[in-house]
Amino acid sequence: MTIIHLKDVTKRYKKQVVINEVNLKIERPGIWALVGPNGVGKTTLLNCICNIVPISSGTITLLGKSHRSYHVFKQIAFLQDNSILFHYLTGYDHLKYVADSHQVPKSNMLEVAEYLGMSNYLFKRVEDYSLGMKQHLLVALSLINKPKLLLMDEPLNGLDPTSAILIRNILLDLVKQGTTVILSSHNLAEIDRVTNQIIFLKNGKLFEVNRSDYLTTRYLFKVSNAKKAKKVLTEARYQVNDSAHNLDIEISEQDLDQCIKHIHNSNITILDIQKQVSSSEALYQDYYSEVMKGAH
Ligand SMILES: Nc1ncnc2c1ncn2[C@@H]1O[C@H](COP(=O)(O)OP(=O)(O)OP(=O)(O)O)[C@@H](O)[C@H]1O
Repeated sequence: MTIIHLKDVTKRYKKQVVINEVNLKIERPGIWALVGPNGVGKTTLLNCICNIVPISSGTITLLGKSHRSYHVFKQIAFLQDNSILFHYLTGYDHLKYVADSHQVPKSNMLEVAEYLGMSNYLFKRVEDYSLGMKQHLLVALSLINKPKLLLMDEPLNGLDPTSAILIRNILLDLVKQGTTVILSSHNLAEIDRVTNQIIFLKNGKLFEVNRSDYLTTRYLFKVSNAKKAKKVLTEARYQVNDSAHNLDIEISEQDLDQCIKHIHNSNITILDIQKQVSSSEALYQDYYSEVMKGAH
């Protein structure tokens, strides 16, 4: 079953076209990162998918049904920003409300809160929460109904490194259980840790990119004699750049062992090896730099 199907979806605010006749089909569980500069329309797109704001034209199907259907509401969750929280209510009040609306037992709801480390402040009012505590509550709310499709708008906002790792592990576990996650984030390093599947939003259009198609692995070797090592490796048909004691070699992981043997056999000492993988930050620069404008 198609998990998400956007067909010719357009969203206009008065004359401003934010989403322009986009198409997207996601057919297998996984994590997709929605990426783009401030104001490009990420929140708008997520709001449209969840039918929080009406689309201007096109159709959206989630889990085989219209995104307006009640059945869909039961199977998806949307982590929005913390302005949706009620300051005068406690975390518990929020969780109970969502658990009741999904007919989820209280014990499951408390389990989620405990897993997210919320036990100490569950009964405090949200007005006394820090940014990170609010974020934990939003994550807990989005997990209560064990969604098949989870949309998250900036889930890492305000989280300390330990919490970010916790959320990362939760996301990876969810995908193993068959959930599909679409998350918007500006944290490209964190995105690289959870997925290779990126959707860039630019000028109202979506560009799906699988980072693995662009992965180049390079190894930076520090050696006792870079000139000699370069000669040996070039003769063995490796692509090598050298500078002082360093060699910059573009090779796959499988070739690494062979490459090291070549260097050793020439009586050259390897002092250090660093792996460098191309990041989504590099792809981001390609998509949004003025130089590349119109190239995609
Ligand atoms: N309710 C609204 N009415 C009119 N214009 C809006 C409304 N909501 C968003 N916009 C406009 O739509 C555009 C996209 O905004 P949106 O919040 O979706 O961007 P974003 O990519 O999520 O940005 P950010 O990364 O800063 O959160 C902006 O130009 C914004 O001003």
